[in-house]
Amino acid sequence: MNPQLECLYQLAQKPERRIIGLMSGTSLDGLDIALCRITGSGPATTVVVEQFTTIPYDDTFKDSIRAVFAKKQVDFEHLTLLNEQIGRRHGQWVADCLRSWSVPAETVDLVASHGQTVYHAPRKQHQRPDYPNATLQIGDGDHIAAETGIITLSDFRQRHIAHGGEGAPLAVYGDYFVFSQAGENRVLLNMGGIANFTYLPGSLDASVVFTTDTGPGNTLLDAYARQFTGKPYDEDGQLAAAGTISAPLLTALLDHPFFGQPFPKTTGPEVFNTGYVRDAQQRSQTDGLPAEDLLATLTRFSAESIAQAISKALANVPEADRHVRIYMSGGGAHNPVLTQTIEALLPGCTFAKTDELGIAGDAKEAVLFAVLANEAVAGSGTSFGERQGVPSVSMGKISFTK
Ligand SMILES: Nc1ncnc2c1ncn2[C@@H]1O[C@H](COP(=O)(O)OP(=O)(O)OP(=O)(O)O)[C@@H](O)[C@H]1O
Ligand SMILES: CC(=O)N[C@H]1[C@@H]2OC[C@@H](O2)[C@@H](O)[C@@H]1O[C@H](C)C(=O)O
Repeated sequence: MNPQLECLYQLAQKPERRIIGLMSGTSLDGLDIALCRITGSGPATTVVVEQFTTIPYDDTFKDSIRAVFAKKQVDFEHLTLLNEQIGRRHGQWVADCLRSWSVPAETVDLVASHGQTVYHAPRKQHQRPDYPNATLQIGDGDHIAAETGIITLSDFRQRHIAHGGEGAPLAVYGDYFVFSQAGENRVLLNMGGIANFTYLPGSLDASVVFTTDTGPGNTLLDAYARQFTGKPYDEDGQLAAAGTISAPLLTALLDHPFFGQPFPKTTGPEVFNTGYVRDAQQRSQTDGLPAEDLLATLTRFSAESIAQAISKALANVPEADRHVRIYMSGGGAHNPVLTQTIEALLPGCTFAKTDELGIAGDAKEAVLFAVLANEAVAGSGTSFGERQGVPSVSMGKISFTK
């Protein structure tokens, strides 16, 4: 038998595993690395984050990814090279981190790598009847396993699609296993480049658990902050706070079929990008708004689409379960203009950050991929019923170290 199969068999039976989760999201800000100690599996999963860091991407690397990111036409050679380069760099950064944390690679059971999404195309978006839902993440896991000497799971989204999902959001699985709490209805709201949420009933009934993307989180804010100030984002929402919301532009921005589609649904910067904003400006005759007003309007757009999606989703759950506490995470949770607007738009809900639940909001997605890998090797298959968007499958492909 391949000794690495034996190794997987052994680690699947351990009461506790040490797993590194890696996340590089749609914001292209860097690689999140979370070293986790995970006990149990399924609803009995507990996680302790031993170390967390973000390795920022330098401008050259960002531009190199942007050349293929969410673009219909790309240089295919560049895409092919990037698949290997991202895998290798991510692997090297993990190895560097382990050295700086004085954690020997042999003490880590698995790496769980999300990779870099370069294109996301659910059927509702591409509208080509002969093609299924589709998504593409690059940064091959074989390089990570080779660079780190640790068995690596990667490419998590394809099995979700193969079983009828759109390949996202995947956070729902880990959210349910790690953050469910009997007696408290919870919404776990993550605001990265794109925003999404998970509804967790206080009844703990897995067949009621629900997830969807809501639309843009920070992606448009970042694009215009970069254009106007040269900085990567609108720090603490300062530009937005100084501006006035343009009502006609806001109406035009909210006028997209995505917002009327039934749940669950997913999207990405393929739809919500600067071209989308320019088009909305033309339709609403609001070209040439000052930077502050544009940022104020775009921040309100993100907040309003998030709040509307949560309200609509809650309208579908039994009345007794509609009172929720919303736990915010992702970079958008650091933007007070965004968070305060969402709070004002959802007066029936209470609010907190996931940090209150023991996992820092910036680390959450990386941690949740570690939980998915834990489930793939040690889970016994929790059933989420027939609920759309949450197929009852394990996820992740295995890369051996040699
Ligand atoms: N102090 C801050 N003020 C305003 N925005 C901030 C602040 N800190 C972080 N952000 C925002 O958070 C973003 C990074 O968020 P995050 O790392 O959660 O995104 P991501 O994981 O790439 O996205 P996704 O979840 O869509 O894949 C930054 O690009 C920025 O927009
Ligand atoms: C295809 C893809 O990479 N989607 C991301 C993106 O970023 C946020 C949102 O859109 C979410 O659906 C997903 O990531 C998180 C980690 C998820 O799958 O839960």
